[in-house]
Amino acid sequence: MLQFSSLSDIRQHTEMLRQQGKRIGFVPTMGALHEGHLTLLKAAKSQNDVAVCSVFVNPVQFNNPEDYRLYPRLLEKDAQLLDQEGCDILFAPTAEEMYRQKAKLSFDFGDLERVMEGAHRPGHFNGVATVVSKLFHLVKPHQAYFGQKDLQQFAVIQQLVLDLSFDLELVCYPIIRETDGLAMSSRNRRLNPEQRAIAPRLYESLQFLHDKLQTTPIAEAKKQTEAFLASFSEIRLEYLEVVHAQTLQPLDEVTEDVPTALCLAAYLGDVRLIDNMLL
Ligand SMILES: Nc1ncnc2c1ncn2[C@@H]1O[C@H](COP(=O)(O)OP(=O)(O)OP(=O)(O)O)[C@@H](O)[C@H]1O
Ligand SMILES: CC(C)(CO)[C@@H](O)C(=O)[O-]
Ligand code: BAL
Repeated sequence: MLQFSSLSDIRQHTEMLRQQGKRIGFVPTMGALHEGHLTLLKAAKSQNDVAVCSVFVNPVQFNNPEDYRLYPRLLEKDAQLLDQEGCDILFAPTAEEMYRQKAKLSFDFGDLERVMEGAHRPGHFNGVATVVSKLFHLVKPHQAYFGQKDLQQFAVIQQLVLDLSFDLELVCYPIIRETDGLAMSSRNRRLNPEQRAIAPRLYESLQFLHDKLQTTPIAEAKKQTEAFLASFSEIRLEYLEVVHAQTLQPLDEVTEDVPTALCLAAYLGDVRLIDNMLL
């Protein structure tokens, strides 16, 4: 596996690959890799000539400095895993290298970012759009792979690709879960044993909400699910929403013809986790 940290090196190398007619599959990550990331990598590898993975904990998408400071950083182990999985190129720049020029451009995704993650993490999607745009320019992928776990992020990136005419295909893969249902996430590493034991209740609450919605209006079903979560003192719910799966706007009712997603964010101690379920 080749490893680059300099922007000019990755840019030159992917330029050469393009000239050779190679198809590039790209998986952007923030590292501390798990099976969710590796599933994306396997797909990128099997559907393209060359698989590129980036590992970069992007400072400008963190609204909470402590979350940035404590984000798991395991670059050596990540590189080993990627090599084992047949990744061709790892791009792992430093923050200084990536933001030698402080990014000044700002994005506004309208209603898409005024709900859920956008509403609770001011500046988050601006930071995501900034780094994803830079990465797309540097890596020049034909296909870029993302996870459904960050459902709103995927919608934002779809908008970004449309608005800026990036010539690539976006691919979204389903959520990979631990055997007890907890959505795999790098931040799970920060949970203490008690928090880790309670964490699967988040997915259970989505299943609970899903069941309630079969017979109960949204507001009441949400209330009952919030009460279910409130019975676990370790969990502090930030939001629980029933939304349109593409626009991410809250729905008044669940109907068969409207793609629907159940989304939540919650804290266990100071670790903030998100999860969702498509109906
Ligand atoms: N459990 C999962 N299943 C499928 N894809 C995932 C999963 N977890 C993360 N991804 C995807 O991997 C890509 C990189 O995500 P990222 O590096 O932020 O990992 P993460 O595990 O989501 O970390 P965290 O949520 O703690 O930031 C994103 O497209 C994300 O949606
Ligand atoms: C897309 C991404 C790599 C941008 O930093 C990040 O938001 C993530 O890992 O989902
Ligand atoms: N996986 C989403 C990146 C973030 O939480 O900042």
